[in-house]
Amino acid sequence: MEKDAMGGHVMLPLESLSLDLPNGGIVLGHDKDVSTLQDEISGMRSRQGHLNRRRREALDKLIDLKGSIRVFCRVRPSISTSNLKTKSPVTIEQEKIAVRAVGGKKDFSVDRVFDQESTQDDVFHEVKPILRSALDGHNVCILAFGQTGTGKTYTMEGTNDNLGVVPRAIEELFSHASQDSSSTYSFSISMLEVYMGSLRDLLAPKQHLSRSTECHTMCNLSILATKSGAVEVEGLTDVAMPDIKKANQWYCRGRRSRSTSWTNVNNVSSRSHCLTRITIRRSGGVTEEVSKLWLVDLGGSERLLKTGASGLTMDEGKAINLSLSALGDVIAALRRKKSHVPYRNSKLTQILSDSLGDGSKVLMVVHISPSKDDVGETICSLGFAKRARLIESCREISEDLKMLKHKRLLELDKEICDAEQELQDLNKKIRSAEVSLEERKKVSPSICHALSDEKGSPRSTLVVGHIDAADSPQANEKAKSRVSHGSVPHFMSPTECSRQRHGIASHSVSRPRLTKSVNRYPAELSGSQSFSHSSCKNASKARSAVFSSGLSKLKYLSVKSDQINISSNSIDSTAASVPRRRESFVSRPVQRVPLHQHKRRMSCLT
Ligand SMILES: Nc1ncnc2c1ncn2[C@@H]1O[C@H](COP(=O)(O)OP(=O)(O)OP(=O)(O)O)[C@@H](O)[C@H]1O
Repeated sequence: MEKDAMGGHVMLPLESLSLDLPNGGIVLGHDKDVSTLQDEISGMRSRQGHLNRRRREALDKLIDLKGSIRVFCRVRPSISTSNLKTKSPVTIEQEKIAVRAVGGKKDFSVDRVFDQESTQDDVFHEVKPILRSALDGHNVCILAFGQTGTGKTYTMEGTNDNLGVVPRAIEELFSHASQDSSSTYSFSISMLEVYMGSLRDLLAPKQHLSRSTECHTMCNLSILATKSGAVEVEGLTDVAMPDIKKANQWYCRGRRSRSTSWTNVNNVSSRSHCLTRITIRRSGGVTEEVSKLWLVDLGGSERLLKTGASGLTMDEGKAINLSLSALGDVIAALRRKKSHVPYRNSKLTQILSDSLGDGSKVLMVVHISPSKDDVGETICSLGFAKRARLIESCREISEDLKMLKHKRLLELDKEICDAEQELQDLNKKIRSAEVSLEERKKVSPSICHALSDEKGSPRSTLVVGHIDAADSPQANEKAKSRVSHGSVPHFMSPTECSRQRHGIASHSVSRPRLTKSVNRYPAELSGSQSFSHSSCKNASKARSAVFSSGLSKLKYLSVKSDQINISSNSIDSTAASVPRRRESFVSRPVQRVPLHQHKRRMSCLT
């Protein structure tokens, strides 16, 4: 290697030029000129598209074969020390759960059982494939269902040491987006609470929550549906998640807003359903797909006779049970492929209606307690699960068919793994080739020309400005841009664990959850409104497109400065000009409660 007088350029004999790129893959050889590299990249891109299609088709088949509505059951570990001595009435065999009760043993089947020793990792491992479906453009709904205190919030939110499904899902989305060089993804988040039939925006800017008239509005958001079936909650805050850090900040903020409410209402349980919606926008070339990932922590409730609930507590219990019952009806109708699905019977099912039906993937995790004292509620919860998978459990398939199905599932699984492995390798090669190409383009054409004997003849020397591929601004830019973007139904009652918590809570002077809520809007969480609409190109994406246009009405916040700034000025005019045909659901909420009243009543209880 020698230095010449040409602006400090490094002269390299081309034969010896071989870059050991950190990503492996393409080696910059003397025979690879710009056009060769471009051809190679375009060849690899078309192979990438082919593999992506193959992987998506295999995943769709796999999920269809497993069932687009899947029901898992998770058994919470025994918490009470006295219970450790008594034998649990719940026994588990593979996909079956047996519960010993007074009337005899009852058996239930689910798609997968997580026993008391199961970890958050085990649960997330089973959730992962369905997230891939969301990234592929399907609407996905993951629901945590069960009796109060059985671990719904633990599964969905988790703890700092044991993250739950939602934070892991966020991480997975970003991780996938950074690896997939064939598409560009952008994510946004909304969080809302369904309380007594009213909707509450958990990410609404602070100033909105402090004024009673605004509060009233934020608690009575309307649900809009288009003729094509897309559903939107009008006025619901939708915040851009530019990176994983901001995503987690917004998610934590939503959680804190929720905790405050339900902690004030009741120290023991969440008295509402908490819905987190992640909107995924995926663009590859000229098309854009929009899909929704709903992560729902359903409310648990008490049984009146067991808890002596009255007044507001009883109303809340009724509201939760009624909406859970409506959800059960919807899932059962979908399982039976009925022509009429009763979405309109509750706000919860209205909101989720475009993510529970055709083309969507649903995963319900039913939570149960291992305690003997909760056996009645355990049977109720498993009865709900059974109803959800009614068709499957009624139609027992033969052993031969089971084996065939298992074999096919393994084949599809392998097909997906192979395609993913090849895609990963290909992504690395494409990145390396792109870096090489940029390096080539930087080389001054005149010097190159001077070094060439004549056009087309092999060159013996190449002038390279710098050869550190990892430092290439283009490479960095590319890497950055990849992630740019009557009576209470005896449904459930508190578990022994929650009753213990109640005992502790009622004797406790301090209220840690309430304290947590003070200053719950950190200054760095802020944004200005922005939204751009890209029309979808074909009929199969029409639903996504309508949903996308519906979003233009939303307060779509992006995190940019230290101020939350909402204005309607930046709403894309293209989106505004898209004709929107909407119809409002006419079903009545179980009971409408203005937020100011809701809050006052909550504070009365403190
Ligand atoms: N699998 C588990 N492993 C360890 N601890 C768990 C598990 N499941 C639940 N717990 C613990 O049990 C307690 C109750 O769980 P959690 O609050 O998640 O119940 P829940 O069903 O969400 O209740 P609610 O309906 O009142 O919201 C918590 O202290 C939680 O940490």
